[in-house]
Amino acid sequence: MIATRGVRVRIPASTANLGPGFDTLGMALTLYAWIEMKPAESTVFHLYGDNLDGLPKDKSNLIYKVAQSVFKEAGVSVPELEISMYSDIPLTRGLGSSASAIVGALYAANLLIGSPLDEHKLFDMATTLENHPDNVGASLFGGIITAVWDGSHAAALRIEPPADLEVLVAIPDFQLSTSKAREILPRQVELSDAVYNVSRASLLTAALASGRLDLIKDAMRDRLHQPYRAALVPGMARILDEATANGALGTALSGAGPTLLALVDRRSNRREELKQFLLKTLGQEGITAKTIWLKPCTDGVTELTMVNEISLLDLIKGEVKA
Ligand SMILES: Nc1ncnc2c1ncn2[C@@H]1O[C@H](COP(=O)(O)OP(=O)(O)OP(=O)(O)O)[C@@H](O)[C@H]1O
Ligand SMILES: N[C@@H](CCO)C(=O)O
Repeated sequence: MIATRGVRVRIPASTANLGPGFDTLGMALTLYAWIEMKPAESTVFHLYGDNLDGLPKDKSNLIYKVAQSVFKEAGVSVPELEISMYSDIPLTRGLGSSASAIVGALYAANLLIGSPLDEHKLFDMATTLENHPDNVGASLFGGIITAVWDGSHAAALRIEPPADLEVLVAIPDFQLSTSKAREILPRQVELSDAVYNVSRASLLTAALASGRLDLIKDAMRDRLHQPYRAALVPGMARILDEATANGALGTALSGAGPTLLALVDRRSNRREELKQFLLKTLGQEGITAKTIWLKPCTDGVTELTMVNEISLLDLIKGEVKA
């Protein structure tokens, strides 16, 4: 049955490629986007906030297209939609904006028609659209995700994030699309580099699963993508080398960049020092950046109650975002 009053969902941002986990390890973050979807007489979009500037407001929008793929899969027709969205997730910065849009659209569209598709189907559809399972897995299931993808089927295990883990992101003031950051990668890698990453990805996964924050420093290194992408983010190489000496448990390029992410022990008294180190190092390369303290988000995409006639915009204006 179609929910004529519409549905509203909240989707967490995500970091992909956590450390050595290129295309496989992801983590949901406490930074969100909200999508509301209703059947309508003709399709209309309300995109709120600076982070959605420039996105199409017609049927070419990703959210609309993804919703239609759900209806097609379920054999239901809902051709016209009223879609509202607000997002705190910056576009094209490595914090999973496209994955959050895809997961939010899949989840909302499925709810709208009574949830005929299960979460495994939604995960496969999301990964087909995004091409890698780590961002979408994190936004769908929350927590830390270790995921694999064979081209048609995705499988994932969710790990509960360690309670003392905090995340500092430094978001440079320029965009870097995943496609551009992927073009720069080699088609083949040395066996020694593959071993370097497999061993560290295994150690990082086990360390996170058992709360061993002390092992993150050795585990959180990569030779599959970061060395090649360093040229696209000036200051990144130094941050990856020196952040642990400045208060981080480990650092990585978040997703395809340009955001840099540091894992931090929330009990650390060096948090301000680390933040200043990131800003100063990027600043020395002429890059302005914004830092945000985040936590791993334990919830994946979540349905929110539609409160009477309170619109998404009313919620945002009232800063009642949960
Ligand atoms: N709400 C949205 N509506 C429509 N399109 C969107 C939306 N959010 C993201 N996109 C599309 O996704 C693109 C960004 O995807 P891209 O993979 O390059 O970066 P990202 O997802 O922010 O970062 P990463 O994948 O590295 O974590 C945008 O340029 C836009 O085309
Ligand atoms: N695993 C992807 C993340 C961005 O979606 C990449 O690094 O290209």
